[in-house]
Amino acid sequence: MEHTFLQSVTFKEGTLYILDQTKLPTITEFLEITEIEDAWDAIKQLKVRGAPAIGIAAAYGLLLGLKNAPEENFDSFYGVLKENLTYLETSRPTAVNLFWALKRMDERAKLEREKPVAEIKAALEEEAHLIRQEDEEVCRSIGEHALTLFHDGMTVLTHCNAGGIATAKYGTALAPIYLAKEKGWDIKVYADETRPLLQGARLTTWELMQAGIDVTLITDSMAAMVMHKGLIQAVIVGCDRVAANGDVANKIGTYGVALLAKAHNIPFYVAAPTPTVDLDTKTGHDIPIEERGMEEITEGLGKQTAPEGVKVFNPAFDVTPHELITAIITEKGIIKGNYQEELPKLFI
Ligand SMILES: CSC[C@H]1O[C@H](OP(=O)(O)O)[C@H](O)[C@@H]1O
Repeated sequence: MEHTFLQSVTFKEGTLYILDQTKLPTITEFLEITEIEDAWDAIKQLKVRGAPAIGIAAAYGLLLGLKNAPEENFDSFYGVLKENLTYLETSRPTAVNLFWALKRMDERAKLEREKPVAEIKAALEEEAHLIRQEDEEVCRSIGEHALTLFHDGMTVLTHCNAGGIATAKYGTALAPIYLAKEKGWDIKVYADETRPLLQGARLTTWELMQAGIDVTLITDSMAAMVMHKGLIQAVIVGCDRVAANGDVANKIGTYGVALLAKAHNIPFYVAAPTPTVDLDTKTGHDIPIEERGMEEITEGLGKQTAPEGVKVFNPAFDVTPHELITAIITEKGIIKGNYQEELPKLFI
């Protein structure tokens, strides 16, 4: 039986509803957002997070910025649209889905430019809903392809949260776990806590427990030991941007997990929706890595955990070189190496 997923981002009658992921796992609360500034803040503060969910939220957030846009002619309307696009693009720099979704909204507006502005606004709402619906289908397809690499009774390790609440539904890295349960398989999960914001401890464990899936929480520093003990048969993670050569940006700590997997001869899989593949970014060196505030590290556990004035480096992502990636699992199939040549075929 299919699990009933909580939808982290929805839009209805001019209101953007966002599951506030900063309150999980103890409080399940939805924000009712009617202003683009609040949509921007929700993305910036990771109230909505996860590359696909960020793209969906940005598309809906754009609608909020357009509700009072002038309707006399296309050019004046489009000027306001571009201002709002640029504003939303400043919320977070790494997940390419944000830019992909906003570009798609921009292109839809231009496609409809001959219509009355009121109809263009309706078309843009339709496009945002399409982005969300398509993501749901993409994630399920990623799960189906990933299942061909998994088997009943295995244990996988994941880092951060690439689950249902990071997407429209199912997740990317967690999609095969949910589909495995639908098939009656027993796949166990080890979830890295994922410091500093604890997406693994707070979100992945919460999601999987809600679905009745066997999940074990470990600290990031325990990943090596559980692999060494032979407890892990595969690693699967999500991603925020895949460069043209197959280098992958994902939550900070992913690179270390990939190195550990290599050292223990454990396959390392990246679940990647096509919109997360960015052929315009040539290698991982070209991916902008978001740096966030020091308080996420020095106060993130609810108390001061470092001396006042300590220097802090807080990159929210790192880059895993393509050489460490066993396969990139997309909704269109599984790519096992040769990424420079194979990734462009996703767009044919
Ligand atoms: C399904 S994409 C999830 C991806 O996004 C996360 O980053 P953040 O929590 O900062 O939005 C993380 O990198 C996950 O792998």
